[in-house]
Amino acid sequence: MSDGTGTDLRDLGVSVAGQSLLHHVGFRVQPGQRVALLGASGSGKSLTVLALLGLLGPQFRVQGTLRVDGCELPWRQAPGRRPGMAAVFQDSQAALNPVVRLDRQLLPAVARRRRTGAAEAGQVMAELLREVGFEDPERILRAHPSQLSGGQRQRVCLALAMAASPDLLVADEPTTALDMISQRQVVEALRRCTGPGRSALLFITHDLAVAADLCDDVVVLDRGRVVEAGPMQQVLRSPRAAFTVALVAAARAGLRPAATPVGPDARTGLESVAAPLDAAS
Ligand SMILES: Nc1ncnc2c1ncn2[C@@H]1O[C@H](COP(=O)(O)OP(=O)(O)OP(=O)(O)O)[C@@H](O)[C@H]1O
Repeated sequence: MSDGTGTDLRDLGVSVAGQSLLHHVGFRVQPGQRVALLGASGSGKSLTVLALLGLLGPQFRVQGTLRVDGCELPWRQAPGRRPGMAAVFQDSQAALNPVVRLDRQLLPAVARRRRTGAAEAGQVMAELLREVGFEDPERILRAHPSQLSGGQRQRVCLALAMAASPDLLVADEPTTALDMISQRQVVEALRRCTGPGRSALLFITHDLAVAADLCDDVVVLDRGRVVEAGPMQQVLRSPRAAFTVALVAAARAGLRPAATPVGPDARTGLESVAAPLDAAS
């Protein structure tokens, strides 16, 4: 599809103090598409995300263009002001005030985003919390963030991000700090909140197995450059760049032994995470 809709990043170059960190990075996220941005530590994932969200500091020199639905956006914008974009980050602890009840910190934000009164904001948030997998949203809303697990906090952050009804959800390593079961729940929540007819997803990770489980397309970064991009199954089946070849081999090697049953929950998670890699064999 080339109708100009969605998020279109072209030729992104980022440098600081004369040192080039990103080189001609470009990709497109269509409405409702789930795209993984994959790369090792230091490959440039965070800089790319900050540029997309308009949050790079003034010390960075930025080149290239970013268009959303055909409209060019500036490289810097106040936090949370990117039209049509919302984000969740790895550190859900930092995103929430640990000592303030969730209803007291979330509902005013939801009321602002949805331009509604308090009662309606409560209903909207309860519905969103159900969508990200909480069966008892009222109890969650009465809790303090410090009473929740990291995975639960991450799903609360996701529900809050979805309150903005974003066209594009940017999820920056949201599962990295989580155990396997919590990771699985966050991935399922992301799957429910995004996809055709819903928000598009840019899922940033260094974990190919998780990316393969969730995303239809992948963009691989290595040392500040896009080294591979395309449909996930095609890239898994026949990776071209040396870096991607190594990544696919490592993911397969890492997952097969771990898929040995060690308990009902762990087995379920591992099998389904391994499945997209196996399917592409
Ligand atoms: N403020 C800065 N000054 C100088 N170099 C920087 C700065 N911020 C990032 N870099 C460099 O840019 C490169 C890309 O960093 P970036 O944080 O985007 O990587 P990443 O892929 O997100 O890594 P990780 O997975 O570890 O978060 C790295 O080599 C990093 O050292």
